[in-house]
Amino acid sequence: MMFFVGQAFAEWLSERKGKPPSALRVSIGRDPRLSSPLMAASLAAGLAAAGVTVGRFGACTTPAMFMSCILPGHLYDGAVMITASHLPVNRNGAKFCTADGGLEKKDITALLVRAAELATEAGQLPSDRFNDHAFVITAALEASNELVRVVDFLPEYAAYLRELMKESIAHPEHPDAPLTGLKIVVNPGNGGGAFIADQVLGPLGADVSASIHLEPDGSFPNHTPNPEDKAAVAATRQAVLDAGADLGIMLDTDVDRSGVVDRSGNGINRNRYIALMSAITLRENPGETIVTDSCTSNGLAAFIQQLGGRHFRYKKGYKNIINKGMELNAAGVPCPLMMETSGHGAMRENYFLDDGAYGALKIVIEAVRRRLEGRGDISELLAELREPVEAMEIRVAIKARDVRAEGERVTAAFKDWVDAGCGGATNWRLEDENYEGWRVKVAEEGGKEGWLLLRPSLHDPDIVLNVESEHADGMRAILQHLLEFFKQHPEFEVCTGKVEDYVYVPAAA
Ligand SMILES: O=P(O)(O)OC[C@H]1O[C@H](O)[C@H](O)[C@@H](O)[C@@H]1O
Repeated sequence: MMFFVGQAFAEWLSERKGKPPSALRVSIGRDPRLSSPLMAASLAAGLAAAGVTVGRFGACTTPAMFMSCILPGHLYDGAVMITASHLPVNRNGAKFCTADGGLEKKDITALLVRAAELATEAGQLPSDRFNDHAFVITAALEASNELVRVVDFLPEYAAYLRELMKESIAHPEHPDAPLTGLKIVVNPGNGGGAFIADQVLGPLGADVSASIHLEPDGSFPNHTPNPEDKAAVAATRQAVLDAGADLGIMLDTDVDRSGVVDRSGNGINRNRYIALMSAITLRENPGETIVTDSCTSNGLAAFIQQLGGRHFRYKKGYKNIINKGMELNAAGVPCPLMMETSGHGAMRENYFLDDGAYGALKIVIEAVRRRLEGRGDISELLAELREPVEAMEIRVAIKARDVRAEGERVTAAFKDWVDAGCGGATNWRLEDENYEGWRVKVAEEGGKEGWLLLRPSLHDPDIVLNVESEHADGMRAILQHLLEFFKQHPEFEVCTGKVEDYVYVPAAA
């Protein structure tokens, strides 16, 4: 199928850029998953068969692929990253972008529909992988060497990041090695991010010798490369503490998500990471708006306000928040940072690019800055952040045939239940602004506040429930009461277990 996706992308790009395929250049990179090289080869063959010149980058990252459309000397018309990001090894996919950013959902849908048509025209079932491989081999043999070139792009991208760091830090004593004296643990989780240690931080003077899981290994033998993953945080924390490092950096497979660990081993991901990035960004852009996803904490909203900023709690999905941030900026509401609890973050100053590496490097810059000013650890910036005592996410499979419709039905019924008085819970009140699903504020003892959000998953056949409480055992009370709603709706097959059956995820990472 990737072969035809390549052909369909050639057509799409040709129309978008107003150039014939023979005048187009597309770069392809991949993550270390076992299926990635074959998918990349298949895509390259499809593009080349359409007459497009292809730059094969080998192991790369998603932000780097975007930069291949931006950096002078490259300026590819389009770029594709073969990756399933933080998802398990048996899943894979492709992320497409141009210099304008990632493709929109409607464009990707059109591309897939066209690829299926092309496959059918060629006498293949779109799902027939074996035939696809035969096509790839045939097409690869037929493709002119002129069209598919191997390009070693990562060193150039790393050089670009090093220059950015040097410029931003402008170290008074050693401008070319501004990270001298800093010990940083990088944990790319055997994904594609090791170059941050070897090619960016190390050459700038940092001691990165205690870094872990650097070798790309698509079976992810240590833990899922995902800064939200508890095992990833635990491994990074251990490495930071063992080495007495100043900072730990966690990256996902394709480096568009990140998180950090402070000097004392505290994991800074999810709300804390957004808070840390907000503190830095709002100092540089006072009073501006930070866009986040829908399941950020009450404490984060209060923290952003305390910093003099404005918080726009929008939807899940990094593309959703980036588009909202761009829209706000265009409408005259300055918005420098769009960030998800997943660790995806985009900044206006960085092409609105969903870029985990850039976020982590901003934290490194902040650490150097604080050191130069004789201040303490970066975590001091979070001193005023109010944290939930308990937090969890439950994902319940929707068993209906039409998953989308059922998801909408459940959330609509939930809204009706809330409007009808939440089954008598006088301390439950619908959040003023809701952009997806329904979020309810729960007044807790002592002026504290919990909340819950019920929404259909963006991509999975699940209903997602997030709950936070500022009280010990408050979450259990919220869940017990929510069960009343599901008991009233036995027709929903989404929630079959007891509260006790669900996994408990404590708030502290
Ligand atoms: O709706 P969910 O199932 O929670 O998935 C939402 C997530 O989907 C993908 O992983 C996107 O990359 C994330 O930006 C988004 O947060």
